Amino acid sequence: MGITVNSISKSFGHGEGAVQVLKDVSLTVDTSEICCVVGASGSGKSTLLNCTGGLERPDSGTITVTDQEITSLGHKALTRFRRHHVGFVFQFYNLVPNLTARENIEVCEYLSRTPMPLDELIDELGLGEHQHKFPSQLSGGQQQRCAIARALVKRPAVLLCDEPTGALDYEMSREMLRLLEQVNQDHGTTVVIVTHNQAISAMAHRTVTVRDGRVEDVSLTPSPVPASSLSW
Ligand SMILES: Nc1ncnc2c1ncn2[C@@H]1O[C@H](COP(=O)(O)OP(=O)(O)OP(=O)(O)O)[C@@H](O)[C@H]1O
Repeated sequence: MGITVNSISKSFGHGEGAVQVLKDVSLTVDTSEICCVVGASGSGKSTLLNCTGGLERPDSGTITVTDQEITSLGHKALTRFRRHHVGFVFQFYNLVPNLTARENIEVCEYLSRTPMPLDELIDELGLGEHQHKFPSQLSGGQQQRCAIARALVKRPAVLLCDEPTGALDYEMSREMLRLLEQVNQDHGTTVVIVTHNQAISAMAHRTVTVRDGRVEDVSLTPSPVPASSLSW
C-alpha cells in the first residue's frame, strides 16, 4: 500500500527544446502518512505529484499506488484507477461555477462506486450552511473545503494536494492544514502535500525535498507537530 516511485524521469518538449524536469526520482510514502514535498519554484514538485496521481506519465521508471503499478496501465484503466482511488486538491479549487457546493460534490459522488454519505461529509467539513451556495458566494477557505469534500467523497486511498494553501490567507491556511490532518487521522488517508512553505513540513511524517528535478533529501518525523501548532 502507500506510494512507491521508482526511478522515474520526465521531460517536456522535444529535441533541442526538451527540458528534463524529473531525473531518476525515487521515493516511498507509507500508508496513512502525511508527506510534504518541498522545494524551490520550478524544481519539479507538481510534475512529481501529477505523475504520482496518473495525470502525467513519466518517460521511464515505475509508480505504484496502493498496490497498483499505474505506469503499466492503459489510458482507460488509468482513468478508472484515478477516479476511484486518488483524490486531488489544487491551489485553484476547480469548482464548477454554475453548480452549488453540494452539487459540485454530488458530481464526484455519482462517479464513485462506494461514496461517503454526502450529508456526513458536508457536516464534517463544516459546509452545512453553505451547501446551497454557488462557488462565487463562498470564501476561499469554504471553496477549498468544498474541493476537499469533492476529493474525499470517493474515499480515496491517497489525497494529493498541490499548494492547497497557496490561495489562502494565514488563518485559512492553518484551518486547511488542520482539516488535512483530520482527514489523515480519521480516515487513514495517505496525504501528500506539495508546498513551497517549508514550515508545513513540521506536521508531516515524511518530508521530501526536491531540487532541480532530483530528490535531495528525505527526512522522517516520528512525532509530527499538530497542524494547530504550526506557525510561520
Ligand atoms: N506541461 C509542461 N510543458 C513544458 N514544461 C513544463 C510543463 N509542466 C512543467 N514544466 C516545466 O517543468 C519545470 C518544473 O515544473 P513544476 O511545476 O513541476 O515545478 P514546481 O516545483 O511545482 O514549481 P512551482 O512551485 O513554481 O509550482 C518548470 O521549469 C516548468 O516550466
